[in-house]
Amino acid sequence: MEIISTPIRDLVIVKNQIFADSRGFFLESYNKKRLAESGINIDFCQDNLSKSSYGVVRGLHYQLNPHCQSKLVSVIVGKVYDVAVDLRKGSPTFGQWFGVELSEENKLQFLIPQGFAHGFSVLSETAVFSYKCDDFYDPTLERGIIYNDPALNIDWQIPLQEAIISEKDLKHPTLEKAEMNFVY
Ligand SMILES: Cc1cn([C@H]2C[C@H](O)[C@@H](COP(=O)(O)OP(=O)(O)O[C@H]3O[C@H](C)C(=O)[C@H](O)[C@H]3O)O2)c(=O)[nH]c1=O
Repeated sequence: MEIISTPIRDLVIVKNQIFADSRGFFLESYNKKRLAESGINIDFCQDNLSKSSYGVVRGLHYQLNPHCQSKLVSVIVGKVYDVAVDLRKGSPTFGQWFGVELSEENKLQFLIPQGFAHGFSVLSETAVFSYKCDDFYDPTLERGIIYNDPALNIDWQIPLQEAIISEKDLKHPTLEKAEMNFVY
């Protein structure tokens, strides 16, 4: 397993060892010990799975403390552009975002620490998205930032006029107005 750093501290890409043979492939999609050997100690407690069509944008979402979530995200089918935004007060990269293409082909994973907003756009006909969280869903603490916040200027890699977005996601505030309680 290789941990690939990004321009945002603690936000990393995980490249797992792939065992390919005439049957297909095998990889360990999560290994607590291997992550710990790279200094990543996270106790995941909930797995989520979602399927989306081309042009869907889900996000930008996060949960407030005391139940904020780290996420280890993977794409099982298709291709997405996955984005994380640093919301940690005092972070030198506060308000900065980083995106990475995750796909069935590249089998990369994205490890998003607590204190980040998360979202993705679907680049393939459909995408099956699977991710681990280190705290349980708490709708009372769920918050969001509008996907097209001009202050973030995220390039979702799709024509936004065709984006498919939930009514809930269309109502999120901008970063400037969002409620957050994360400290770097
Ligand atoms: C997240 C979640 C949702 N739900 C229920 C609540 C709704 O009735 C339904 C759909 O939820 P939502 O529209 O928030 O699903 P997504 O838009 O995929 O939200 C997720 O997408 C972005 C990319 C994330 O990073 C978050 O983990 C998560 O917010 O599932 C649950 O029962 N448990 C859960 O953990």
